[in-house]
Amino acid sequence: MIFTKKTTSLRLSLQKTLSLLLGILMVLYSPINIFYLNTPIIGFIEIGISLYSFYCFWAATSGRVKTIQYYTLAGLTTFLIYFAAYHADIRGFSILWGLTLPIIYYIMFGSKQGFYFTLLALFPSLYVIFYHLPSDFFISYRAMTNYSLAHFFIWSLCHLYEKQHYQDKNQLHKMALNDALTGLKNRHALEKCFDKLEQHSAQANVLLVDIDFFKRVNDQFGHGIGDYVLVEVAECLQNHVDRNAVYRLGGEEFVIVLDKQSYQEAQHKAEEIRHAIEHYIFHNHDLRLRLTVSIGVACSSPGGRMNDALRLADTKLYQAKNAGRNAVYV
Ligand SMILES: Nc1nc2c(ncn2[C@@H]2O[C@H](COP(=O)(O)OP(=O)(O)OP(=O)(O)O)[C@@H](O)[C@H]2O)c(=O)[nH]1
Repeated sequence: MIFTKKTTSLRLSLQKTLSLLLGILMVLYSPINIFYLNTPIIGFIEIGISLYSFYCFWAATSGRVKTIQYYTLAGLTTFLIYFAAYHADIRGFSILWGLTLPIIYYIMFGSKQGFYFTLLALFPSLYVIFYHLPSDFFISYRAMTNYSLAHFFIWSLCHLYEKQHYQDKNQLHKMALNDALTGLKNRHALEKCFDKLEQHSAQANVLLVDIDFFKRVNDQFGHGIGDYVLVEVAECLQNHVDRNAVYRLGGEEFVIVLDKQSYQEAQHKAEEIRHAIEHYIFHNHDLRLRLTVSIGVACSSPGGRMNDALRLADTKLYQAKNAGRNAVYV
């Protein structure tokens, strides 16, 4: 039986957490601006943005968030930072909040858009520092240099982290969907394939291929030879059908999903594979080995569940095994 588990990606959970953090931060800041610093406009903008942040958080929690909402939130936050840097008392040096923007952009949008947004965000900061800082307090070119360097430093860290995360994610994705021994796609990949077929209400034939008496191979010749046989069988299956149609379900069981062939063609394919393996000589050093496979074939009903077809193929395979093996049952 195959179960499908839905997982939340790291990006989604970071976006959600960031929305919550922004909301809390703005809620904390707004009374300070309204009552203490006497900058009510900034305080009210913060209240507005905090409400919007909490709304994004709620939408993300209930799975209804849209990307446009994160663009809006990042845009509003950027606006607030520069608005405050320009209008609030410069001695508070709120422009420093500009340094958080690369992190916000990278978390929200990933490395590509994060890169461009971060590049753009540097210019308003430098503008504020250059035109707005009193020259008797600050050496503007040094303030700008320091700010730029800090901005680039944070930018580089975000970029490196994001790139590394992207590579790790791809690697993990590959590992999660492939069988390490044979290189075939695995059970998780099969689940995805089934999901896709069901989404398109497509019909498909399922061939469940099982090596006969495989345990004896392991027992007589060792697991190394057993592994070698599995790799050879996988290769053999891939030579007879589209390479991407073959999956290793586990152990010595393989699944072939044929969605373009008719049921009759799938039966012929199964017979062709059974025949090919029966006559294949597994050749390893001095060892010459011949094996057979049993195959159960089933077709999904229109709009039906692929797991039902797999279960039916399993029943047919069981019948083929009971009937003496080296057989195709449909
Ligand atoms: N070498 C190797 N053996 C494995 C692997 N995965 C499962 N096996 C072995 O595959 C064997 C499967 O044995 P059984 O389920 O009894 O099936 P069988 O001997 O093929 O018998 P029938 O299917 O009834 O013809 C067990 O001995 C497992 O240890 C693997 O990755 N490598």
